[in-house]
Amino acid sequence: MAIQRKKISVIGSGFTGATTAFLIAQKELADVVIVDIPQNESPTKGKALDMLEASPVLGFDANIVGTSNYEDTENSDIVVITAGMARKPGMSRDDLVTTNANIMKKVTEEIVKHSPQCTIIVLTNPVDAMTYTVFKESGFPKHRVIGQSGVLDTARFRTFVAQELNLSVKDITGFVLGGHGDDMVPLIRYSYAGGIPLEKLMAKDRLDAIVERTRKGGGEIVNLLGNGSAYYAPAASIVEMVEAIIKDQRRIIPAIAYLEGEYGFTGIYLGVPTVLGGNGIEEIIELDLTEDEQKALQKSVDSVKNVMDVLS
Ligand SMILES: NC(=O)C1=CN([C@@H]2O[C@H](COP(=O)(O)OP(=O)(O)OC[C@H]3O[C@@H](n4cnc5c(N)ncnc54)[C@H](O)[C@@H]3O)[C@@H](O)[C@H]2O)C=CC1
Ligand SMILES: O=C([O-])CC(=O)C(=O)O
Repeated sequence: MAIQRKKISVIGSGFTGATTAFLIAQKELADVVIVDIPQNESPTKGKALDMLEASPVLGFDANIVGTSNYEDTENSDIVVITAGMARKPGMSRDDLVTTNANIMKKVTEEIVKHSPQCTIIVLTNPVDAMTYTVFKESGFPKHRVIGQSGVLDTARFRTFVAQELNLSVKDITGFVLGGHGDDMVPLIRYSYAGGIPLEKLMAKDRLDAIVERTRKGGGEIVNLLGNGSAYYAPAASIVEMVEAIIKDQRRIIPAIAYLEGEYGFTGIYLGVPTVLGGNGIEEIIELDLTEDEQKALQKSVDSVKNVMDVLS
């Protein structure tokens, strides 16, 4: 009899999709099905087989298949959506909205048909609006449609702080609220090194510079790569969310969640602190914000709404 493991499908076998699939398998979180369009089926199968052939060397047990047939995704526990266009230098994430919204509609229809009980995690940009699109198309309850931005944005912030203070990244915690764009709101007041508020360890101008670099972190990589966007840190970020759900960890993780009054906003998907567990988003944690923080969040919400307006 075949071994019964959890099943995770990753839609899109490009840079982020392939890296995510490999990390999920390496961590033995589940068997993985990677799906791309029929024109890309052969390279998708090739990537999956190549990953599988790494399993004896790295010592992981997980099956990995590549396909363009959604029947292979039947009854997935989690489906990660990475399908769609990535930006190139000179583009903003929002320039991808129309193309990627159409792709979201197509893939969501297939996901719902084949895995009606799954939890969906969206990576595709502009991710706040794409998560909303998937939510609407799927008809799933809000706790089972989640977007990824906060783990990545926080990871960038933590990396830059650790470099600046010459400390381990493990001891740095950060906190980013809002949309995944240049108006995101890194919350210094809730950021620490080994439990010590960062404001006690760093000059304000250095912290401000790190906040600015974090906001533009995606663009920094886009400009360096020249022909696509980040994928190692984005994939690692998705996998942290996947792990929290598949292992029912109830971790506090920043994620893009559907708001119904939290932080004063309704009917919008936005990055907020959440509790991620077996049921997907189990709670949204609301924090008191200062007037300046609330203003910055409002600006970020306005940017997300502008993108959503293109779709309505
Ligand atoms: N939310 C976030 O933090 C991040 C979001 N992203 C976004 O993730 C998306 C993917 O990025 P990459 O993997 O680097 O792009 P990529 O171009 O390497 O891969 C995208 C893949 O999607 C496939 N695809 C297109 N239409 C499809 C469909 N209908 N069904 C299945 N597959 C389809 C393409 O054939 C391609 O293989 C982009 O929109 C990018 O902006 C990337 C990094 C971070
Ligand atoms: O910048 C991009 O286009 C990809 C992305 O969202 C990121 O790396 O934060």
